[in-house]
Amino acid sequence: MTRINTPFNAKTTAAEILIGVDLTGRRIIVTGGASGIGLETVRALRGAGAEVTVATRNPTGDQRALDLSDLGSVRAFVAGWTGPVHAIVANAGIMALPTRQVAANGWELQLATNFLGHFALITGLRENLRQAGDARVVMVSSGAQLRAPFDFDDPHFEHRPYDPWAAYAQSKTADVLLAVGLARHWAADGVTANAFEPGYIHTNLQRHLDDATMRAVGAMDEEGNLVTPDYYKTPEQGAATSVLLAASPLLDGVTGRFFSDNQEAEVVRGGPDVPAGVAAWSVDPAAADRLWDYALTATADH
Ligand SMILES: NC(=O)c1ccc[n+]([C@@H]2O[C@H](COP(=O)([O-])OP(=O)(O)OC[C@H]3O[C@@H](n4cnc5c(N)ncnc54)[C@H](O)[C@@H]3O)[C@@H](O)[C@H]2O)c1
Repeated sequence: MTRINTPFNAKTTAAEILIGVDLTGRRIIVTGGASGIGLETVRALRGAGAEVTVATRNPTGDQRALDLSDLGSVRAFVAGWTGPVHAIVANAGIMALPTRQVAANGWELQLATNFLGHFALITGLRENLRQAGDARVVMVSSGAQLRAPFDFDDPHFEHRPYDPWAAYAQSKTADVLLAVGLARHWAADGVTANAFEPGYIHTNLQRHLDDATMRAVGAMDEEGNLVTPDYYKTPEQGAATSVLLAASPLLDGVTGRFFSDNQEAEVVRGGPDVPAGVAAWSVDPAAADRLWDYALTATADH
């Protein structure tokens, strides 16, 4: 398979990705589109003419209600949707909750929000995606997918000690595996699916991190001041790959791939010491199929 290259780099903004691209008539859903990277994704897509639905927990104005950790809320969103969907950007997420929290149905909250809720949303809208003819799914993953494979034996931390980063990491691995699974299962519907990691961006996502962790990720100095190292991105830059995968003609027909800094990433072995790339466990077709079956059963049962 040839690696996809684009003319863009790590600091390209979402608006720059779409220069010369006309998205008039394209209906796009962005989850968690009211803040951070999602907000800039929405702005850029609307700037290019797309009809964008912002799906968020606490809607205001023309936003739509969607709590991804609540399957009832996901089903209500799906039931309220009519007509085609040209792209879903699965952007909403929570990170590194300090203690184990669970959704109303008992699911570990990061897995529920970052992965299982998105799985239910995307599979619920299958017919609407099919209607579009050339729909795209974008899974917003993270460099954290390098830190842990999906734990099929104990996805909800019921039998092992809870670890905030292991929980976040496996949910972000699951997001990549979902893109691989969609590429494998829905190609005949014309649906393509890809995943990416946005890099480091100061957003609300870091609100659960203590000072030691903020220092470890390079976001705080010894005096406790927020800092922005050169490798950090602005939210406009962080949203660039989201927009590239959701709407750029450069990605026509591309599916089942993982991107970083607006280029296709290299497949590497996973591990906490591995700085970049996509972990082999995140794009493993057998794991993708196993996760697909797991998620179908899990979301059907609740
Ligand atoms: N900021 C970074 O450095 C970084 C790095 C890697 C990956 N990411 C990923 O980027 C995505 C966007 O995060 P961000 O950095 O813009 O942070 P953010 O906190 O600004 O955005 C996350 C959004 O998700 C929404 N959300 C959370 N729980 C939800 C639920 N149950 N239902 C519906 N919406 C819910 C939040 O309300 C918020 O709007 C996340 O998936 C995150 O994991 C971010």
